[in-house]
Amino acid sequence: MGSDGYLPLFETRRARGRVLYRLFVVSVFVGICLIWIYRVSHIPRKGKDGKWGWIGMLGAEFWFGFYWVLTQALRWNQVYRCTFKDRLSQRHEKELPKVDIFVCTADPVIEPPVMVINTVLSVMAYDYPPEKLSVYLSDDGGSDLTFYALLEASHFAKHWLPYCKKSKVEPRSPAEYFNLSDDPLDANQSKELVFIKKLYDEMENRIKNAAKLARISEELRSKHRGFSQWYSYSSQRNHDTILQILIDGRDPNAKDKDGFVLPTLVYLAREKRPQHHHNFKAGAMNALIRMSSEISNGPIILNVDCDMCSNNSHSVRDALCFFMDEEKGHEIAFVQFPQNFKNVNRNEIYDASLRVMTEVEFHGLDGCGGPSYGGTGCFHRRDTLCGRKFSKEYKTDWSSLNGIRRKDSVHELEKNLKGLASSTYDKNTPWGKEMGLLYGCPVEDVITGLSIQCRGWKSVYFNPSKKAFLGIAPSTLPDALVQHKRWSEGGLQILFSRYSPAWYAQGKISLALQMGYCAYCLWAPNCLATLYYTVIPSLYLLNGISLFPQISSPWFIPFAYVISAKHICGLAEFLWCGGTILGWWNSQRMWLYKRTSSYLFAFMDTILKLLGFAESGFVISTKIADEDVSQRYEKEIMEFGTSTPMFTILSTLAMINLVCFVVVLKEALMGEGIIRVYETMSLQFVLCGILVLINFPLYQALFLRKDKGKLPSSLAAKSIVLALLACISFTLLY
Ligand SMILES: O=c1ccn([C@@H]2O[C@H](COP(=O)(O)OP(=O)(O)O[C@H]3O[C@H](CO)[C@@H](O)[C@H](O)[C@H]3O)[C@@H](O)[C@H]2O)c(=O)[nH]1
Ligand SMILES: [Mn+2]
Repeated sequence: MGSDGYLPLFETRRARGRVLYRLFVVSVFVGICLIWIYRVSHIPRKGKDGKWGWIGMLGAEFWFGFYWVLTQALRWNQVYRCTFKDRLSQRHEKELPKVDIFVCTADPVIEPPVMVINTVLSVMAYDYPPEKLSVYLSDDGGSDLTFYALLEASHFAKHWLPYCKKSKVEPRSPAEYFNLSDDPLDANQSKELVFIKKLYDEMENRIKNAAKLARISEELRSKHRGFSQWYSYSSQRNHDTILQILIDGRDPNAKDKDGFVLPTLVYLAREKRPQHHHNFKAGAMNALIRMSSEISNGPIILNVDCDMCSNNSHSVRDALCFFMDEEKGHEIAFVQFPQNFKNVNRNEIYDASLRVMTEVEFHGLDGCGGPSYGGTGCFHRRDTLCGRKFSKEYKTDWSSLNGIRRKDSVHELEKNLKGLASSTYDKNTPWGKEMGLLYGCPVEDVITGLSIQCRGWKSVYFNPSKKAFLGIAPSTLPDALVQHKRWSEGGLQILFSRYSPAWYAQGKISLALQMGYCAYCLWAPNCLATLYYTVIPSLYLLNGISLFPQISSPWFIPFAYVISAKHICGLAEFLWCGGTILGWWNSQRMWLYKRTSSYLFAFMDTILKLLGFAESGFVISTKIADEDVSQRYEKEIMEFGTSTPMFTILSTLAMINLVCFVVVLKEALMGEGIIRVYETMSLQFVLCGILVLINFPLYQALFLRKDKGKLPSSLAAKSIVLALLACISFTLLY
């Protein structure tokens, strides 16, 4: 209970077992220090004995230790939140604020319109007064197909929303619901279900047919004035602003089939011109912020990606429990829900569920000031998103915030507001610098959240057991690696940006939160130490030079302890988050692949950018897959498919380790070698062996598989040549 017998709208609990965990952390840290001491005090004198290799190991282990310390900030003080929605309705039902929901889409091919409108429908159907909800779809693809789908959705909503209300439907994305619904129903209910499902299927067919034709027929065009706006359209990168208010909340005729009000629904494709930078999702969001401020001006903004449909119709109320709490609500700038996915399979070959991040690390961030903004599933205050600084005096009077009511007709409104989404609007304005989402960073979300926290605000991480949002995770290896390249590149750019968590945030956010952000921003540089550790010890092994203490030496103990403690703890954490043992093993492989490819390219690109040689891009993640690709995904077979520079690196690394392992194993089995290997180089041998083991799917893709997802044989040849070159030249050098 809060002070004065006041019942808070939310509660915060600390995780249990913290003391034990902290003791464990201290013991590992002691082990790490011993490793460092060993390295420094045992540097070989001569180059022939592996002096330079040794110094490199010192560097890599120093980095790993330092990075591990940073990641402890994400675990040191985890907190959990719970909300009291009944208290919210009792006290505030009448003064619930308007909520504006932004959905972003950018490409009708890799983000199919049917998926997009399912997301839109799921958020339109929130359990919330519809006159206070407005849904905005930003279409950076400027696609009349997406517009057509949204138009269909606006009709379907008239049936879907009352049906959701009456039958207490969950989840409220129609596709998901029909997928899951096999509950027995009474005759009346099932009749309604059959009817609504038929409506949905017909709509889906019409949209899919239009997509197949890749154009909207004249007949459809003539049915809505909105299509006329495409006459000036020349390409995705070159068109006027297209703004359509499909459902106008002010219109007394905008009712569903049971006569209830519908939420406002708006389509926006901001103006694009080839000569102006459009700043990707950040630009789209800022156009939406401006546009919505003139249409509904809700004080709370929810942002979701087009694949992230709502899975829980009460999430808006959950979020409001934080903002409207009389005691602590005024400090909170945004409430972030976790990113969960509907398509991850049991053992997650691409580690795409972000399990440890959502179940552990974000709770840790929440314990030291609040999570970062994750780009989707996040509720913001409009004010803070627009740059407001925190002050103790700032209290929101919710009852006065009913938003605006304009008098213009829909036509006038559409015409008058277009300028707000023009391609030059934010030139020489604070937009993208101090206002709205920040520009120039591939992870606009993280840097924007950080800048808000640096202005004195807190944020909240809310991870209810019933998932609030479900999206689509990458389902091929190239997709997963490219996504991680964008993320790690963005992170590193933040480190060097104006808002660097290492410098700028000093004194503005807690030290632990600074460390937490740094752990994320330093994803990319991990590539260096990891590359070193996966290549050099194996090459030295091949040459019979030991880089680790002998098994009989007392210095062996800290190595054995740190390595096993770290991995056992990691495995326990993974299982505790609901993963499987095989899933953990797969996540270790992905850890290796991300670090040696995505992070490496991100690292190089960031350096090039700092030197002014390259520009930021945004590769949109694919949200669909071919039939045979999905089949392999279901069977948990890794999908490679093409030969990219990333795969050249991965294959070469795998081949180097295979060569070293096989040669050493052969030597060991043939002569007395086995004792030598066991005594002096067991750790090195184990390391090389594990690398071979973990690369098993890659060898399969190179040599054994026949399907389309395998690696091309040219790559097999190339990687063998490169690996042999590396091994031979290293041996000759010694
Ligand atoms: O020019 C663009 C590019 C992308 N998007 C949208 O941005 C969202 C995220 O793109 P996606 O390709 O799905 O990237 P993810 O890596 O899955 O997204 C995560 O990471 C991004 C930052 O890298 C954040 O913007 C996202 O919110 C976050 O979910 C999608 O809805 C896109 O339609 C745009 O609106 N305009
Ligand atoms: Mn996505």
